[in-house]
Amino acid sequence: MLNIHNLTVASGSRELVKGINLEIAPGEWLALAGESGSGKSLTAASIGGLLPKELKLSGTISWNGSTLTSLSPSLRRKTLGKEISYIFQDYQGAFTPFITIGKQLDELLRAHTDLERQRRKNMCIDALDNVNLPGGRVYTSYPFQLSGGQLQRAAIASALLLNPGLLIADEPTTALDSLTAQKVLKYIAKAKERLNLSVLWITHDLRHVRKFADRVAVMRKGEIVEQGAKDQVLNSPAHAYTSRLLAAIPPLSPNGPRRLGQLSKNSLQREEGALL
Ligand SMILES: Nc1ncnc2c1ncn2[C@@H]1O[C@H](COP(=O)(O)OP(=O)(O)OP(=O)(O)O)[C@@H](O)[C@H]1O
Repeated sequence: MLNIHNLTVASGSRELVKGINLEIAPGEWLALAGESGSGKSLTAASIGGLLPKELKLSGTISWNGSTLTSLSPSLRRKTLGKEISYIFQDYQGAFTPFITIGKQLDELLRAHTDLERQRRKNMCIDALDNVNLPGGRVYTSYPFQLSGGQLQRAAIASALLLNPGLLIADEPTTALDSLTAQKVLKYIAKAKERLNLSVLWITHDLRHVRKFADRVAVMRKGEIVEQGAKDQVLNSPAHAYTSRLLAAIPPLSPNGPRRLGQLSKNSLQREEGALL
């Protein structure tokens, strides 16, 4: 269970994130939406202690009862590596260019487990297979030999290798085409079911939220203006800003602008289905 209580992130006297509260239950997928600059990435970075040094954090963040914000840097790294993992929009940056994917995944297992070599190799190949990559071949491939979508899937395999409890996905599909983006989200959804994973999904694109998220929180200018079950937020937004965000969604079909809140679930599924 992730608990964020009264989180504030400040640059000098300027508050960039303003006393927000969020919870994510085991097996729950929370979409954190909002326009560019609203504070989503700083919130995500705060959880893992990844904020730039010049920014000051206050409030508490706890994971399964242990307060991350009061852990020593070494304990926090240990918790992070095993229990909380990240994937980012910049999947190219997830891997070092001239080291094989297999070696890079293996290094993670070597750092965090005592498993012997062959067992580690089998686990890496299984993890790649689980995101529908040809595990044996990708294990020996260099990052530059994979397409963008394949690399992002390999990044998901890497993020899930140690069976984390929380996956923080910071705009993981922004750099991908719509079809590949859907596939990547489907692999995260599959992992969520398999591992009872909590997912924090940072997105400024509400198009796929109905299909994948359980709950939605909407951020604006450092504050959470609305949060709730996805149907409630998408169908009956309580805040004018959420309505504006929904109205700005680009259409999934070529029939002109549509409001997600006005679409029936079936018609939305038909439109999404056309993309699969
Ligand atoms: N190191 C920093 N120093 C000062 N201000 C910063 C720093 N990092 C981010 N900010 C500011 O904090 C605000 C929130 O940034 P953040 O990256 O969290 O937004 P976001 O909602 O994730 O946006 P995007 O969708 O574009 O990634 C922005 O106004 C940004 O310019």
